[in-house]
Amino acid sequence: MTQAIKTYLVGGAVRDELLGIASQDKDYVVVGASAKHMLDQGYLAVGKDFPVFLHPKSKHEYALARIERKIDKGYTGFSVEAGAQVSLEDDLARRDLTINAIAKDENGSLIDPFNGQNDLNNKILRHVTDAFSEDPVRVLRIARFRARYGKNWQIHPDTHELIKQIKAKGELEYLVPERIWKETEKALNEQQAHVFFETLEELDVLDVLFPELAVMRNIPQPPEHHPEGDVFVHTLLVLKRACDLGFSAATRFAALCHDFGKPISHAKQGNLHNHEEAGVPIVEAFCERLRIPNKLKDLGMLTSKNHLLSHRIFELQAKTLYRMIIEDFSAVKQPERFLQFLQACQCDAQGRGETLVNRPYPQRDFGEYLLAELQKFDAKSAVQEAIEKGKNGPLIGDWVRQRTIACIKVAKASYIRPE
Ligand SMILES: Nc1ccn([C@@H]2O[C@H](COP(=O)(O)OP(=O)(O)OP(=O)(O)O)[C@@H](O)[C@H]2O)c(=O)n1
Repeated sequence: MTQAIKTYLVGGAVRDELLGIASQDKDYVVVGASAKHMLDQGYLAVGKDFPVFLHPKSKHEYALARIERKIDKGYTGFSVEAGAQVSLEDDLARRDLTINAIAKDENGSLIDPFNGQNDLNNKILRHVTDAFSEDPVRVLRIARFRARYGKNWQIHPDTHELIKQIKAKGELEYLVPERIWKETEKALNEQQAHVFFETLEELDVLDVLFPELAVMRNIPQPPEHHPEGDVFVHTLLVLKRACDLGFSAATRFAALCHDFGKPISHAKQGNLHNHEEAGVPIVEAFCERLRIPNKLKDLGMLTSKNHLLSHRIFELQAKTLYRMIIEDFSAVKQPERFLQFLQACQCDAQGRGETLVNRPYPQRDFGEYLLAELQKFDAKSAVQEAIEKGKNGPLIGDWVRQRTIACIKVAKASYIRPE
């Protein structure tokens, strides 16, 4: 059946408009048109797997209405049918959630065959049809939408059931690392990033997607330091604190991985001693598995290794401070990373339940002060001095190191701790 060519705004833009939220992306679906028609109109073809075009001026995305059928496992196992015969309803039916399957025509009328507006009003995340299962990344999208909109959004029981089946069929294992990370990165930028992981836990998929977090469940911690409960509860409170304080996604990431070593230390020794060191290779393997950028990997590993040192920063000797701030963090060259670490450590101290959430963390101020003093330290003059004293080779480096440690000593002695 041929249909008149019509264009509709769809997906996130319609959803966000109904929620009264500004949305950057505008996605359109075109029915009744062929790819040739789009090209003749001057649109630029961009879709590799799907017939998607860019508007020549606005650069918004225009996709031909399409039906997708799963023919094999994994992301590429699709057959796509697109073209003039595919209806708007067909296209909306293959989308993930009812709230994302509302279209708006050129006159502003809404086309909502799956009652997405009802679900929006009632804060329900519900799959549109069983086609939901065809793209398991949608499980992560659900968790991400909850991290954005809030935990008071409910996942419909039928959708929960469908996700159980997706897991049972092993489909989650076919998710490519890049797609898991892309959703996770977006989630870390949401207002309540911790809700992303809480939701995955509620959906019972954390063990497949984030085993490093799933194993934290029921790992006990000394109640005098951790009244909040097990390592999992603590980790998500730390992440929550980072969100509540408006810290960046990088700091949130550091908060997320700071205690990755606790489960393994507990399994090996029955206590959590040295979990900081034990966590380093686990954070590394986690980042490599999900192809997480090196910048975050390094921050995560350094945070795992050093977070207890930050808590004890006032007791540390200048030598140890040197090792942490200069050798480990290269903080003079990369100050941002050290500052993110200090923020994550503050969240670690405060992410321990209601009673401790507002306790002061003067360690962060002190760490920032030390960094500022080290930034004033003139390393070039120290090198010059070493040369004048007739030192050469590694002895020059030793001299500069000693001078830097001396600078830390002076900074320590002159620091006045705010009341
Ligand atoms: N795995 C996916 C990804 C996207 N979509 C559909 O494509 C639309 C646009 O996708 P995208 O721009 O990735 O997400 P948004 O829903 O716009 O969400 P966000 O605000 O996070 O960009 C979605 O609304 C949804 O209808 C889908 O069904 N399944």
